[in-house]
Amino acid sequence: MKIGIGGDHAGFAYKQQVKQMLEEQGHEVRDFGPNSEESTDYPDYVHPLASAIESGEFQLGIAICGSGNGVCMTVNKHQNIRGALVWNTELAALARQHNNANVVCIPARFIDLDLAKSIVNTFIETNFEGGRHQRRVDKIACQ
Ligand SMILES: O=C(CO)[C@H](O)[C@H](O)[C@H](O)COP(=O)(O)O
Repeated sequence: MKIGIGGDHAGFAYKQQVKQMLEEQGHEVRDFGPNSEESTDYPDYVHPLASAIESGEFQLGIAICGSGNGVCMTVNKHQNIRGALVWNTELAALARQHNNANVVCIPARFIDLDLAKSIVNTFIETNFEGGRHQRRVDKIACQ
């Protein structure tokens, strides 16, 4: 799968670990940054990530900051992005099954790394259920 990943300084360490895990699994991963733990601004990295998913270049995205809120607000400014703030694996599965989320937003300062990895794995392995959920997802976009 082609996956984009990005965030900010607070998510940097988790981003590096998640990227390595995904590459070891054989996924094609593009890192939209940042490239260090130096204090930075998540929209600078996460808007390009969202645009690349909207364009179809990447199938799914992973956005990691301290609380997950900043990156989630940013990606959801994009018309065809459905970003979900997720802090356990059940929510990761539901975000895919019911909401067809295409970006998972992870709060690095509030969950441990193993859980973050499990969330990512659940997110990318779970399919949208369609049906009644498709009707609802279709109604999310502003007319
Ligand atoms: O944007 C956020 C909050 O919604 C993220 O959690 C950031 O990572 C956080 O605000 C960064 O905070 P810092 O004090 O500048 O490290």
